[in-house]
Amino acid sequence: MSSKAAAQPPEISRRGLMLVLSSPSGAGKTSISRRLLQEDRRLTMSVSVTTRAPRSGEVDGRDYHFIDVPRFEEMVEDGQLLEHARVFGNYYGTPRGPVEAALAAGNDILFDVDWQGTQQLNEKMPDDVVGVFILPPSHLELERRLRSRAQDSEEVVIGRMKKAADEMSHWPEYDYVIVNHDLETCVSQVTAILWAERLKRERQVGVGDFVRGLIADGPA
Ligand SMILES: Nc1ncnc2c1ncn2[C@@H]1O[C@H](COP(=O)(O)OP(=O)(O)OP(=O)(O)O)[C@@H](O)[C@H]1O
Ligand SMILES: Nc1nc2c(ncn2[C@@H]2O[C@H](COP(=O)(O)O)[C@@H](O)[C@H]2O)c(=O)[nH]1
Repeated sequence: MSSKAAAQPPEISRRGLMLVLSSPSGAGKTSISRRLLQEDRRLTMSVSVTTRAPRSGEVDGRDYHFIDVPRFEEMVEDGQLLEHARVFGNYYGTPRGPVEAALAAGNDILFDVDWQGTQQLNEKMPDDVVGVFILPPSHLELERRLRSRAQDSEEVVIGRMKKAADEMSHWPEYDYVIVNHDLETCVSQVTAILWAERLKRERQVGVGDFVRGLIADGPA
């Protein structure tokens, strides 16, 4: 065997996980998600449907599937959404098909959903969900970030700030809590969580076979 082949890590089959990020609006979920997706090829984003209008620069199918209310209601009726909620006056939901396909393929999926969505995902797939709650460093900084994004009207920013306390009151429902003070640090911390959760014994469904092989290969 060449030394290159010997250096390959063993493939141990694994069940995918659902990494769920929630926070008050503007604390940094989208920024963190983009970085995680750039750095980790086994992570895919769950692209939600929403009835909200696209922000400038948002791309249909990448950031969201932008749909109208009748289509949203049809998807709910048909059971096409794994979870759904009304947030800031608009409807949002997670399409079921891509999530089930990714999990079956042993891939991990990243979700940017509010506390209502997290509760529903936890009820349906409690063993697969890893919940991470992102807090802003301060109320003032949250407001500064919402404004500096410069993509929402003053009315929308005020509405989102009013709901921040309500969203933050759900932090005890999550497995991990991180303060997004510095984006780099925060991305490293979420990455550490992702790896620790991937390596959990119960998710490494192929580890039994791997160990049996190791034992069989050893001296009698
Ligand atoms: N650690 C950070 N330091 C400074 N600015 C940050 C940090 N993290 C994110 N931001 C900025 O804050 C703004 C809001 O971030 P982002 O859009 O990622 O928040 P969000 O939680 O996804 O919001 P929403 O729930 O409304 O979608 C953006 O302009 C982003 O660049
Ligand atoms: N329950 C769900 N919440 C979702 C989903 N997609 C996004 N969201 C949450 O909505 C707010 C606002 O998002 P924005 O893009 O309009 O700023 C934010 O808290 C998201 O986490 C979803 O599919 N289900």
